[in-house]
Amino acid sequence: MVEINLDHIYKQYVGNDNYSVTDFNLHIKDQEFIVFVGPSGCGKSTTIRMIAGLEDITDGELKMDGKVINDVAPKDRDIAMVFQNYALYPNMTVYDNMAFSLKIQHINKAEIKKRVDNAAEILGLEDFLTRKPAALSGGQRQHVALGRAIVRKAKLFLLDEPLSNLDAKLRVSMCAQIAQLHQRLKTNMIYVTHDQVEAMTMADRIVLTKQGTIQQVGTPSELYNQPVNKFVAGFMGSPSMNFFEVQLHDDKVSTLDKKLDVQVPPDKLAILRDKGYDQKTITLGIRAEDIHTDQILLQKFAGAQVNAKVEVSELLGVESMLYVMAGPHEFVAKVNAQNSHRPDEKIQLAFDMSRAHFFDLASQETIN
Ligand SMILES: Nc1ncnc2c1ncn2[C@@H]1O[C@H](COP(=O)(O)OP(=O)(O)OP(=O)(O)O)[C@@H](O)[C@H]1O
Repeated sequence: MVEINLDHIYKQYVGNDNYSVTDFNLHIKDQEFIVFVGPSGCGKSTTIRMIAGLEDITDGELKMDGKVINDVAPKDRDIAMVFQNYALYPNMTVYDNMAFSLKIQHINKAEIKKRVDNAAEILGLEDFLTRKPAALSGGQRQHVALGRAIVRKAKLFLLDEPLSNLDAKLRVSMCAQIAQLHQRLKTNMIYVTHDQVEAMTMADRIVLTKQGTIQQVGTPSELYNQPVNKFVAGFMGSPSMNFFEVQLHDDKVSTLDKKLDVQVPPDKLAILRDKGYDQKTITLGIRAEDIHTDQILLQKFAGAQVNAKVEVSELLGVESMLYVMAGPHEFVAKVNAQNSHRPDEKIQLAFDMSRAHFFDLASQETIN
């Protein structure tokens, strides 16, 4: 059983006026697959490197099973790390790359062989054990890097953007393999990525960070469906959520030019009024998949219809991505590909306002 606690962790690099990580609090439960995600420079690598012991912690406590490990040397932390650039030893065979850390620990040869063979079997590397890294594909090299972590039987795996050197197709299959590996090994894993799709598909819980500060911690569905603020709403999901500055009046929200003038369902209206937003300007957020062009749905959501002009239509397969303009307001709808539309065509769309999100204009926090 392994539990990891990050309590009020701060990081300030020498010579850097700003904190790279600010008041980072997280309790990682046994066997959890945690994904750190966020834009470049938000402090993901810094945090994972502090957990590995490769960076000092400026303030706060890092605990493993209740014991503070801030000053424990990296080699004594029972943590295995897999890097983006694989960091394999080029002159060693695959077998020796995987065996290296065990040899240093003076583990006996028979045990080393057992562990390396086991890792090779898990990762499908049995036929490559005598090769050097240069004679492997990118995916195979990443498997060796994972194998080195597996043989150590570490309590915690840290994976820092391990797939970013691989092509898109290989990334998808490696994602699935890493998720399976997690099931099989039953260890804690922390996985760093800037790709929200990877985060959504792999994580038990996602930690979304912006400029060194956690924005939200939760399951993929929580971050997608109940974002705490506009940043989380916009970061999770592809394409990004559509946002409009609107005013609340009567039972509607409208843009100033009334190009968008849609009814708000009673439950959401009650919350907005209760919180004092009547006649105030707020941000409306709606995802592309909650905007429709089907006749039946246009009727169903008759109070939330919008007239727009098609700019671009992208066929994705069963769905199309429609980039449209309602006056000066640009937004995107993901619609059934059978409803084909051409550029410059004038169309009607309907917002499913039961799926709409509202954000305070100043704080950008979700109104709920
Ligand atoms: N050695 C360093 N000295 C000073 N500042 C640093 C150092 N390493 C990182 N930083 C700063 O700390 C902040 C967080 O960097 P970090 O590499 O942790 O971000 P990241 O989220 O992992 O980014 P990326 O996705 O681009 O790898 C950045 O502003 C970066 O410039």
